[in-house]
Amino acid sequence: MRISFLGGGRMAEALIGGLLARQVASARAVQVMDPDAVRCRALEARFGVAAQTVLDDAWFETDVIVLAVKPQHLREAVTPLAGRLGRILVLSIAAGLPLGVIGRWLGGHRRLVRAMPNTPALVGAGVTGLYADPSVDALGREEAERIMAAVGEVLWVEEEGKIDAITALSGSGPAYVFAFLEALQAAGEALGFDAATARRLAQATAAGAVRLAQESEEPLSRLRENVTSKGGTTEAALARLTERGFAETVREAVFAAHARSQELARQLGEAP
Ligand SMILES: NC(=O)C1=CN([C@@H]2O[C@H](COP(=O)(O)OP(=O)(O)OC[C@H]3O[C@@H](n4cnc5c(N)ncnc54)[C@H](OP(=O)(O)O)[C@@H]3O)[C@@H](O)[C@H]2O)C=CC1
Ligand SMILES: O=C(O)[C@@H]1CCC=N1
Repeated sequence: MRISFLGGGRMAEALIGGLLARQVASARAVQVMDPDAVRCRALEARFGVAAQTVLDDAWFETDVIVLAVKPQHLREAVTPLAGRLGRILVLSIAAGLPLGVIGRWLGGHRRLVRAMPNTPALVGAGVTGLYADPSVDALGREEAERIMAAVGEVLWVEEEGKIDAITALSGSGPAYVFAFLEALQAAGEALGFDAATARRLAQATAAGAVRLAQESEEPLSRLRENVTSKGGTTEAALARLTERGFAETVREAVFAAHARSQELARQLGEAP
């Protein structure tokens, strides 16, 4: 599969790394366009792919174009693509931008898939939600899935609005987990550990708890109860979290991300 990336930032780098490691594409079959020449040289040196600061005809000799620029830059970035796409599959990872809007910017192109990955893709442990325009055929869906599966799990949804929900849950989700880990580390430091030890304890705890949850068929509530001895330490901690509205705060945070994803296109002056 030949794959061209529009934008060579963090997510493009994660995807290229996964595609090459899993041999979904060879370095010769991957091209990047990014206006930053330093970035281009860095991608060439790291992966052996071709990276350039301009769009030339060779860049369009591809099966898939991945849109990997910030939503705020996407319109300007994709306008030069309009009318040059033919049967190319366009895979957008931009947050909050519906396919209807991107298709309009691309001059009515319909061979479009929207994906929402997350940064654990950098270590091959991402999870990506995918939605295809109904006109995309099985081959197009398979190409999109092979690209995203190179950096982790994939989940198809049949309703585009669900991509905003995935953005709020797993797209932004790593930041919630890091915020929790930061807080746990800070608490560890307040209890007298140095930063490195507190971080190590916090991370090992999170990694172990997630692995236990993945390998268990018990509901999460049961796993929590298994830690919580009656009259013990965990009960004291959880009582404080409940008193401070932990679950409600997480829910409100996820809903705020969801609302933001839904309003991004409107803010750019685009109705879905
Ligand atoms: N970060 C995350 O956790 C996630 C991000 N996403 C989505 O992925 C997309 C990329 O995000 P991320 O990789 O984090 O962003 P980055 O800013 O790291 O990468 C975007 C790259 O695109 C370049 N760029 C800007 N304008 C153009 C243009 N006209 N043509 C080509 N390239 C251009 C930027 O250059 P310069 O820096 O010089 O502007 C930059 O190198 C976003 O749409 C985001 O919503 C999706 C899921 C998770
Ligand atoms: O914060 C953002 O808008 C992007 C999308 C999901 C994660 N980062």
